[in-house]
Amino acid sequence: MSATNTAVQPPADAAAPVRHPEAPAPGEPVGSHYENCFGCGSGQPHGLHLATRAGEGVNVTAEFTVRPEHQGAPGLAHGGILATALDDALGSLNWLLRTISVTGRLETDYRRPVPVGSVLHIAAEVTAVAGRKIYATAVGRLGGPEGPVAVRADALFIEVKVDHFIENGRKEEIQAVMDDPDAVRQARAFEVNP
Ligand SMILES: CCCCCCCCCCCCCCCC(=O)SCCNC(=O)CCNC(=O)[C@H](O)C(C)(C)COP(=O)(O)OP(=O)(O)OC[C@H]1O[C@@H](n2cnc3c(N)ncnc32)[C@H](O)[C@@H]1OP(=O)(O)O
Repeated sequence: MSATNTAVQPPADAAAPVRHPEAPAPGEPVGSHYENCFGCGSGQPHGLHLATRAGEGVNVTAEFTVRPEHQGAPGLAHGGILATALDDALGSLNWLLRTISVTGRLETDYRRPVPVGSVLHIAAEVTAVAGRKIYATAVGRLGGPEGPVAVRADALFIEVKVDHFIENGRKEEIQAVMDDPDAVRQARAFEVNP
């Protein structure tokens, strides 16, 4: 990583994000990018099983139900788990931009404890784009989508190619994904972004 500008706030000359014409329609579920993802995959028994839907702009909403396996302090969600929930919702914004990007920086503010059994209502949106850098923000509320803020984050995602995963992931899991031609085709299609 070169360290020229690693801020999570966009520079003044950043562009407004554009919703991709092939993005999921508003209200449509944004499917999991990988069934073994700890954030959104169905294949992780202790995972967060985040249910994410596309918004009308370059934004998503998601719900995360905190279970006993997500505790840090007794009866409360672990802060790293809450950061994971926001990170995963932010990662879903890839489907709105139709870009593949990974988290470079995630700055999280914890405002209220989140009890086990509660539902965290997450809203995430892209705020700006500058070259490969995608600036985004997320907030998690308790009691409903308009409830009090429990946790929020600003993030900088960096656009990557599919090769980022192929070259860096453990061979077993990469091979399993590569054996599914639909998964590879879908991922490669994101590289052709008009
Ligand atoms: C067949 C298989 C299909 C699989 C299809 C799956 C697709 C589905 C993917 C969705 C996934 C989402 C899931 C949830 C979100 C995660 O959890 S993502 C996982 C956590 N994140 C990571 O692992 C990223 C690790 N970091 C890296 O790999 C590298 O540092 C990066 C981010 C790719 C950047 O490296 P690079 O491409 O060499 O870029 P580099 O030239 O160093 O930097 C470019 C610019 O970004 C800035 N920058 C770079 N890194 C950082 C940083 N960490 N902080 C701040 N600024 C940074 C640089 O300063 C530079 O700025 P300028 O000089 O242009 O001003």
